[in-house]
Amino acid sequence: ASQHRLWPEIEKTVKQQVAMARMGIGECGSGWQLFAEDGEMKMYRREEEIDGMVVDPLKAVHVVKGITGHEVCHHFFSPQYRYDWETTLEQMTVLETISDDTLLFLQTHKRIWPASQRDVVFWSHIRKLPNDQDRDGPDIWTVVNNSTGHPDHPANVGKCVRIFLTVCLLCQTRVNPPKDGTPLSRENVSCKITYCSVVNPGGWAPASVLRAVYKREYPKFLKRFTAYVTNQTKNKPIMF
Ligand SMILES: O=S(=O)(CCO)c1ccc(-c2ccc(C3CCCC3)c([C@@H]3C[C@@H]3c3ccccn3)c2)cc1
Repeated sequence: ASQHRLWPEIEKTVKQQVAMARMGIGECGSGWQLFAEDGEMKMYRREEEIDGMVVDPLKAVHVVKGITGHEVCHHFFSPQYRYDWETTLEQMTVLETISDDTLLFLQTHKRIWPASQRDVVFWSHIRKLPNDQDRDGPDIWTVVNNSTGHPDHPANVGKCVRIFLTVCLLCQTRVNPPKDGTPLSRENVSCKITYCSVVNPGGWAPASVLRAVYKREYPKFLKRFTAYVTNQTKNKPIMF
């Protein structure tokens, strides 16, 4: 994969996005507002517009018991699960398998009235990172999705408006070993999830409509996705 044309961009974007995801909300600059909270899940957004289009950056933090960072990233990255958890997905195509840890996707998302239908072309890269805080702690896993062009799928040719996005899912596994030396089980693991996303809707859509969509869809997405991973892994050996 290191010789692929996208490799330099992937390296740079992954490093940038991981650094941002690891910063706490306080360090991430001002202007973050908590807009949704549900148990351990907290969702923040910043109100930002580019040429009058809403591109509100989103940062969500969540802690889920019983699953690991590798399991969360594996189910987010792998195409075979996506229709099960991505409710706004209409069509997903793997345009290119760049390597076993890097795929190129074309996705069309369901039309959200009154906005016109959207599509997106993005590369997706999964990576294990050394846990530099705690040397013998479990590794950190991440998936970064970033829009890119594709010669066979130019933007805004068909009925769909092309959106642009950068997404980073960063997962840190926590292990609390059982006192009595019994073997590790799912009660002893949890995962701290940080999900960052910036979605540029491409063409114009009313700010009020987009903000309502984000407010509704993002909490739903993260809750549904993490519940899906919990269900998929509950009777399986732990994947560290
Ligand atoms: O994390 S991913 O890479 C997972 C792979 O699928 C990803 C996340 C979100 C999107 C996305 C694409 C379009 C739209 C809108 C914009 C104008 C009209 C449609 C939305 C709106 C925000 C709502 C939304 C939020 C969260 C989840 C799904 N829907 C989101 C795409 C990919």
